[in-house]
Amino acid sequence: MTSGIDEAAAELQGSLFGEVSPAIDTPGAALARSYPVRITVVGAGDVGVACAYNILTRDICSELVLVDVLKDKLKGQVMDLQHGGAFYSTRIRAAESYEDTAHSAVCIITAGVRQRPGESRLELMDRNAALFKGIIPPLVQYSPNTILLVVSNPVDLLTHLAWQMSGLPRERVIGSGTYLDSSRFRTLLAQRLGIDTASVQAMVLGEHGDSSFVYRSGITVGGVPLRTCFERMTDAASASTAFYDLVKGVHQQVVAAAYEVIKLKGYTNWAIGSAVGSIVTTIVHDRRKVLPITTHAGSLRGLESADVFLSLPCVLGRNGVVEVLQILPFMESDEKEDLQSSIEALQSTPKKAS
Ligand SMILES: NC(=O)C1=CN([C@@H]2O[C@H](COP(=O)(O)OP(=O)(O)OC[C@H]3O[C@@H](n4cnc5c(N)ncnc54)[C@H](O)[C@@H]3O)[C@@H](O)[C@H]2O)C=CC1
Ligand SMILES: CC(=O)C(=O)O
Repeated sequence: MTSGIDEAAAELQGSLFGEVSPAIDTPGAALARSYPVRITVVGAGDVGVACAYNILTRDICSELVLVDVLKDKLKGQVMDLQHGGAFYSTRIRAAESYEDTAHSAVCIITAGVRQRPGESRLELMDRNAALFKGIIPPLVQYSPNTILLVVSNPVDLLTHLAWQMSGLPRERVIGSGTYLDSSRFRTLLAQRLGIDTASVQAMVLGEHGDSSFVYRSGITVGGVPLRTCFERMTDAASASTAFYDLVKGVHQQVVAAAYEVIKLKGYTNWAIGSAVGSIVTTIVHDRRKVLPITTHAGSLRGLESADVFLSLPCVLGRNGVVEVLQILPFMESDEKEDLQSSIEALQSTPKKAS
């Protein structure tokens, strides 16, 4: 009886995640774990401090190091965070040089320019790619076993660039990707249904940007597939239209969300800070949660030759991306077309640092 269950679980694991490889662990990664957990945030602007603050409140590391080229601003941000020392146990430091970031378990990159009202994320590429040349090599020099978590925009293209510059294995270079968009989608749908966001499961995938798309087949409300729900309510043709209209309408709000907030307050920071806190906790605690984050598309069976980074459902743990959920066989043909459009949007933007 038990072996039947074991066999079924093993078969399912193989089907969902491909050939299950043992967790990749190098002697260097094991050594890094013998140090107290240090996390580095590069860029102490609005996004950097929102990430730092969220991490502090989670009590997941012994030391948080902030890096910025503007020394007075860095000092001010660090002092302000330190003054809350009675309320968290993490030591907070301003780095004087990259040497101070050595042996970081995770390095989060939030440095760079942000969108002006109406500007797209992809338009930031040249300016932020140039900055990465001075950030990625020294970070990896002092933390050769780190996980690089890119947040600066355009996050998918910059994650690709960070991977190329770092020389790290691809499972150790990730981006926050559409984890934020997925939270926005779940929140907006839950609001419409008058229920708690935790009861809505859904993933936005692809580019963190205008070509993102919803994995429609995977939306569930309280465990009930949303599409099936519509099918039970009415005839097949009306159900399909109503389902698409609802998902499309909410997704349009998601795509517009950052533009709207930037128009209102100049930047977005609190929601991405929460997403980054959740990603870092998943890594540090080796939680192996399935999260929609930026990874190399080549990990997906059927997309092996696609040299592009974009958001896919990843199993995330202490060594980075442990597996990618093999989602293609579960996608409808229009969802596969959406994925292809997102790949093309990213591939048509030059990604080399100037
Ligand atoms: N992936 C996502 O979901 C999101 C990404 N972002 C992106 O995050 C980035 C940062 O946004 P904000 O914090 O609002 O901007 P900000 O202007 O408040 O902060 C950027 C910081 O980076 C610093 N910096 C610039 N060059 C640096 C270098 N070479 N080394 C170290 N620090 C450096 C600046 O001095 C500044 O303090 C932008 O690219 C923005 O588009 C913002 C929100 C969400
Ligand atoms: C700015 C940005 O990427 C966001 O808030 O989604």
